[in-house]
Amino acid sequence: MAEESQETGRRDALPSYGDFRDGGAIGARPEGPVPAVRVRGLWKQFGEQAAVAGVDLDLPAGRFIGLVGPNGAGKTTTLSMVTGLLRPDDGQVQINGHDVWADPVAVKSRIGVLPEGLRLFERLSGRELLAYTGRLRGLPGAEVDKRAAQLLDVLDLTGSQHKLVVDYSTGMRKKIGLAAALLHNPEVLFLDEPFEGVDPVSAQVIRGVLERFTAGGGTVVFSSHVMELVESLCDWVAVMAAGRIVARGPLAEVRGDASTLQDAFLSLVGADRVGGQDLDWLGGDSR
Ligand SMILES: Nc1ncnc2c1ncn2[C@@H]1O[C@H](COP(=O)(O)OP(=O)(O)OP(=O)(O)O)[C@@H](O)[C@H]1O
Repeated sequence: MAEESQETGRRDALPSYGDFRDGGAIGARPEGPVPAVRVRGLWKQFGEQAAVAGVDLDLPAGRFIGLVGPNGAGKTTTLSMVTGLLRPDDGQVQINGHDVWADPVAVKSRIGVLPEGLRLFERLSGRELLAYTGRLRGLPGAEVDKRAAQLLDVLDLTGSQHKLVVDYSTGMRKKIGLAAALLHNPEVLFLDEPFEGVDPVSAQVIRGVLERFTAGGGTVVFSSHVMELVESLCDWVAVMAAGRIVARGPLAEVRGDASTLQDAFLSLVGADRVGGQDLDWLGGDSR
């Protein structure tokens, strides 16, 4: 994917991966451009289990970033803490230089979030939900109307805009959730499994909207299990396993010599063995 500097708008102007490499305490004077997301020592314990076990991560601005990992790796817990929805046991997070916990208003005005298990105001229509979200964000009514109409149109929801959200399908819920997350034109958009339950046509529509967003200098951070999708959409990836980041960087760098991101991923998370050896009773003559 082409690289474009947020500041200059010039393609090719982004610094290389080396300039973003993690390092230094969060309060240390940053070298080079401020990352869109800077995470240091992030930790979350549930009982005996460390769901997130000391994550350090810098996510470069203006990129389409995939956060991937097997089930239970800690992706949702990490995204919840990064977006201020879950308080970490330890560690710090900054969004474009603003501390998520010390400066929540500055952070929340700069981010859009489509969380897992999206909870929406079910008894509002899609249109009302956007109007409400826009006013909560402090946007003028006329601007909310304009943006809502455009988003509903692009996301193919105009015909369903007066339907109650409770009657929306899974894919329609994702799309109205995305519209609500985009309405205030955030700098960084966090999406937890945005394509889950979304048909190929709607997925293509969502994809177009996200590409438009990054082309305008926005940063997208999304989690997914679908490697083909991550490979085709993202130019930067972070791989999580057992609460830790096991690889990060531009897609080609993380893929390395593997032929696909899927192969690289399986090898990175130690899942490249053929499973099922112990299920010799399954199928065959043992019925
Ligand atoms: N509220 C909670 N209470 C107890 N354990 C939790 C809680 N939330 C998450 N966990 C545990 O933390 C670990 C990480 O969960 P998380 O949902 O962050 O993983 P994930 O990478 O998003 O997984 P998936 O891909 O399956 O959605 C899991 O073992 C999960 O059981």
